[in-house]
Amino acid sequence: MLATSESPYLLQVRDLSCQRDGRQLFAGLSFALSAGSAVQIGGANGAGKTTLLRTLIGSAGDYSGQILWRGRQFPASLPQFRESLLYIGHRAGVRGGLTPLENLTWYGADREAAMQALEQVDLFGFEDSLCQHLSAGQNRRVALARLFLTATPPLWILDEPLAALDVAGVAALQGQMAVHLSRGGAMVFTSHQPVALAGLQRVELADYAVDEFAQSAGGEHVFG
Ligand SMILES: Nc1ncnc2c1ncn2[C@@H]1O[C@H](COP(=O)(O)OP(=O)(O)OP(=O)(O)O)[C@@H](O)[C@H]1O
Repeated sequence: MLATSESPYLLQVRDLSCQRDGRQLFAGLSFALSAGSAVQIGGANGAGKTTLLRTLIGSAGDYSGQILWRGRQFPASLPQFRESLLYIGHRAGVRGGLTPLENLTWYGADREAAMQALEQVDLFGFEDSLCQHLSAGQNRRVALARLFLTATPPLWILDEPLAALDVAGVAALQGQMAVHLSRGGAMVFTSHQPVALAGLQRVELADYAVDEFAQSAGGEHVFG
């Protein structure tokens, strides 16, 4: 069981509003993640999906509302939260001057586990090529190979993990997401495409969009 006895939830978001450069992106967002569950964040380009994920990992501070890890509010719980987090951002976070194998071992994987993970993402034979000589989709696979290592942290936060993957890559990743949830893991991810996973909640940021006209009019609902 991953959650503490104090809280049935790993991650809770309560009445969250996020701003960027003084502009409110969304407001009133709430959801809760227990062990074995996932949230898919949807929304148009620029709606604030990446900003939301960066807020959840404690890298963007311009928000109001509450974020709780195992029942304890940020920022007090951030150190424990980060120990439990695997975050893969929009940019792959792959070092081009290293090989896929070196990238994975840099994250602490041993050689055998790294080779197995690279095989899972269909990069067998490319393990010793420099990542700067691989395609965008192959680099995405190098980043995602971390999800196929034997032991991963309980919370995955993934920004557009399915982007740039081909059909087989999407199927393999969805399979691994299901394995993670079945092991009691939890996950927040963004995606523009439908994902079939048991226990998946969907959050559409358009449902929490802020009326910009009302904002510029000082927050009043002028049309009543
Ligand atoms: N580098 C930046 N500097 C300043 N403002 C930014 C920057 N990147 C994004 N923004 C602002 O923040 C808003 C939210 O951007 P964010 O990247 O969170 O959206 P998104 O929903 O993830 O978009 P996409 O689907 O295009 O990746 C944008 O509408 C933009 O106004």
